[in-house]
Amino acid sequence: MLKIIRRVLRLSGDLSKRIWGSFVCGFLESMFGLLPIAAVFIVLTELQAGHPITGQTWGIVICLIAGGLLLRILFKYLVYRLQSTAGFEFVARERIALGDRLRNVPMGFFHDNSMGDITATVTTDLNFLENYSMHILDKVTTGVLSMIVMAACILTFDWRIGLIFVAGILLSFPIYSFMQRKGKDLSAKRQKIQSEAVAATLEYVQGISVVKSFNMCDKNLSDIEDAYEKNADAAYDVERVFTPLNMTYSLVFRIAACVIMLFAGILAAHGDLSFANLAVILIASFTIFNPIEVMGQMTTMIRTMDAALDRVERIKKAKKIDEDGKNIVLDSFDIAFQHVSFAYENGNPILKDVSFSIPQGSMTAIVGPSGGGKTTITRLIARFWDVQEGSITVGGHNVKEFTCDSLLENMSMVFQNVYLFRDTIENNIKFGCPDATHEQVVEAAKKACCHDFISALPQGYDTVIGEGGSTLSGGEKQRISIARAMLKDAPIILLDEATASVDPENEVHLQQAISALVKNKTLIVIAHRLSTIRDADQILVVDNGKIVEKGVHAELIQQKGIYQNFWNIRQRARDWKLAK
Ligand SMILES: Nc1ncnc2c1ncn2[C@@H]1O[C@H](COP(=O)(O)OP(=O)(O)OP(=O)(O)O)[C@@H](O)[C@H]1O
Repeated sequence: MLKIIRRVLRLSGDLSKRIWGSFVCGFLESMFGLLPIAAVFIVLTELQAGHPITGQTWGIVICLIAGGLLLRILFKYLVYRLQSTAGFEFVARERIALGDRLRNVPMGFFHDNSMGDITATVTTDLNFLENYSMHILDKVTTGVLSMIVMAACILTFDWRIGLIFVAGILLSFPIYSFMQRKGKDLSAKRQKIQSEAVAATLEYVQGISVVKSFNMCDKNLSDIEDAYEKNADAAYDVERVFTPLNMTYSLVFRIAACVIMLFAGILAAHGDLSFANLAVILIASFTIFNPIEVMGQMTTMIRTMDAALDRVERIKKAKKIDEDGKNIVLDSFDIAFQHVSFAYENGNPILKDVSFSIPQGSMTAIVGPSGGGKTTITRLIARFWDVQEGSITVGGHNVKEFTCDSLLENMSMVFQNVYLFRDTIENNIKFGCPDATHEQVVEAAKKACCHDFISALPQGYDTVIGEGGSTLSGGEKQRISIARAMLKDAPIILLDEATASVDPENEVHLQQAISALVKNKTLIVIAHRLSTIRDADQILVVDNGKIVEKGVHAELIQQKGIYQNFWNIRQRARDWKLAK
């Protein structure tokens, strides 16, 4: 428990002062709650001594009661203020740190960790920490401090009553530690099930069009219902286990309070305890265990918080791909693969001892059968993954020497799966180049053959497109992503099936635009279109993770290999006509 407090204080850095402040205020607030009891004690002591209650005594009593109330309100306010500002800022920082880390982890991280886990961490876990972490810590620290201070006070006030108080607390310890252990297991289990429910929801929403097209709504709905039912069962399990435990924990204090009252009564009956002391003990016995009791009720929340912090830290500790990277400014833009071998998963090599070089300002086409490794080559140039063997250099520097930002600054990419953000078309085009003017955006859109369809939209460039570009056609998305690449105007361009979703009429324009875009650039293009391949300075034929043919079109067409075959098939396909 104290470990968790230390952990939050460590993670919160300079905010820890505010958190400490909230602990102190929380403790004082609970202590000021005892001032009315002191007021009662003073009155009773005076009465017992046969003194009249003077105006001065009333003054003290009123000051204690009213002052206690005001101080409680003031310190409660300070607790809320310090807690909420520290809590919100702490979680805001954690969110930024997670975002930053996720941006720079190797793409394999998303393969090894489920999207449900990652999403649940940045949503459910961080929301939990935002809303409850400071409140939980406050209750725990107040509980611990009250326990110590109360024990000292009561022992000083009357050591016999103090011993019963301490005995009550000692008896509660085994139950508390059992609750902690149970809470640890159940919270971890519950969070795992919550992640699965988030993953099921994500999958359902993302795959909704496939689900509908195969008329599998009922089946998929039942999957998601199962996930939610499991989630509800896990929540119920926590309640089922904790309700009796919490009741037993509270019962110990109720019994201890009764023993205190009984014992105080016996002492008073034997004349060993004054009437004033008896009255104070009777009143106090109702409240002295409260902070410790509340601390116990926080057990599941403490454990949930601990598990949430575990998951946040796991992402934060994920190794950045460019941990040792430097900001390198390139003055040449040639690319070379030297004996590169790569596997997404151990034991399943995708590229095997691949070597080639791409001179600056040249065009290289990569062709080959599906699944051969073409896209993988472009991903490795952009260092989305690191190679296991060999090296890839850009401008003479190993890609592992760069920070991701400084490497990617030199590249524009248009991939098969275009992702557009839920934002205006203008901002999507400006994505890689936020300082571009509207005129520059329009110019890039014109070159990428998307100006006409954008202008035809009622909101034009200010049209907000759906998440992932869902409100646009495949071809429109592709053209916007080409406009994005054009605006960035980077010296290295990676095109993967860039014209795949464009109709033949637009393809001609787009090819012209791409020719303008790639002028004097180092271009790597994965294309199935003959026109693109034919003019390439170099064609690499990739099959089963190896470069099996290499050369210009005229050379490769002479060889009786994959390329010639590929060319012949494409030529025949080009000549196909619809039968009348
Ligand atoms: N993220 C990934 N994790 C694991 N395996 C992957 C991943 N991405 C691709 N692969 C596998 O790597 C192999 C090569 O894929 P790649 O996309 O590079 O082929 P490609 O030649 O571009 O294919 P296509 O022409 O069909 O796009 C395939 O067997 C594919 O299943």
